[in-house]
Amino acid sequence: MSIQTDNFTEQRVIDAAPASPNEEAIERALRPKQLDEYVGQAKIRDQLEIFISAARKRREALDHTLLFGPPGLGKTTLAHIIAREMGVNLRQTSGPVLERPGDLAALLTNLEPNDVLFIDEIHRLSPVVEEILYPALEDYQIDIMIGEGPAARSVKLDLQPFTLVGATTRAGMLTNPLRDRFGIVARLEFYNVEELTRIVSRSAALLAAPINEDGAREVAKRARGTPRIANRLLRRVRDYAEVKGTGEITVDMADRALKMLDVDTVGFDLMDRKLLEAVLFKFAGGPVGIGNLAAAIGEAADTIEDVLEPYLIQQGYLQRTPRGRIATPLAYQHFGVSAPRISPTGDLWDSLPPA
Ligand SMILES: Nc1ncnc2c1ncn2[C@@H]1O[C@H](COP(=O)(O)OP(=O)(O)OP(=O)(O)O)[C@@H](O)[C@H]1O
Ligand SMILES: [Mg+2]
Repeated sequence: MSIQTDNFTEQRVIDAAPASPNEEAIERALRPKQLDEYVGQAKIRDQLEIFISAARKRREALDHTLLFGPPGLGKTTLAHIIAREMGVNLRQTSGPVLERPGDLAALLTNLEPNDVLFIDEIHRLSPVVEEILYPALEDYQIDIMIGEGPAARSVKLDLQPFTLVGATTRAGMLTNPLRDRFGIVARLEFYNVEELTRIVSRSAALLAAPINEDGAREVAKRARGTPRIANRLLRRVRDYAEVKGTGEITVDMADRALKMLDVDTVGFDLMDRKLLEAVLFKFAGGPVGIGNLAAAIGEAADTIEDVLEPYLIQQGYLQRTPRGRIATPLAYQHFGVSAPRISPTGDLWDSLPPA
């Protein structure tokens, strides 16, 4: 996603999607490789630890696992960790890449016992491909058609036992039969400041960038609860500290660098502010439907729902109601205006003082 400013287009510095192949390479280098290096998501980690060690003891494949949550929270990272902890290979593909049933059949028949097949963006699998997947998941078998026309016949092939790890930003878009076939379903949550501080410190060490605890915390506070953004902000702040200072990343350096990047004190960038301002001032606090909001800020409805809104909702700036999005008193406060006494849905609000 990019934003149009006066005379140039730039990548949102807090976009949760990877910016470029170059950034993906850096991400790989910073990616934790074992479960005990994976920061946060304590519940998921505890569960996986037990399920993985049980499966290993029985020399069986781990149950099929669905990972869902907003971009940049560590789904791909976790899929790789699962394969590594199971001591098996990981084969990676994604929903939109698997166009024909044969594409999936080729992958499935090449798996070794207990391997992990990782399908990213699994909500975008085509229905014909999904059909092949069901018997594969349930009985480790596939039915494929050989030949064409009247001579065509269906052949059953046995597969090795394997684990499907599916990742999606949209669990709601999965079909029920597919969702029901996952034995383990893990919903990734936004990270708190403590956890992100640990991630920033760890990444800084790997990048050999000098940083103190307070500097790491400042970057963490402004990373929208997202490790990918934390790592990106860290790299930008490091550049700033090298050019404008001694290289040491302090609170002051972090603050100045992030101001320059238009990332505010709670981690919102231009796009977040544009969205909240539209709800507050163009639509009088809401409720406003997703289509109108998308048109008002010139952003795709999908991007608003997958990337922008989840954090604003989790932090309590925005609410989804059956009639549309509404801004909360916290949103009014963030922009220094007082909230109305009565909410758009008719509840009485304890007004917060303007910030
Ligand atoms: N729990 C974690 N601990 C430390 N670093 C993490 C953690 N989770 C993610 N990261 C870092 O954040 C980066 C992004 O994570 P990842 O690519 O796994 O996200 P994702 O959920 O797959 O995103 P997308 O939805 O865009 O595919 C990784 O390179 C990794 O360095
Ligand atoms: Mg991913």
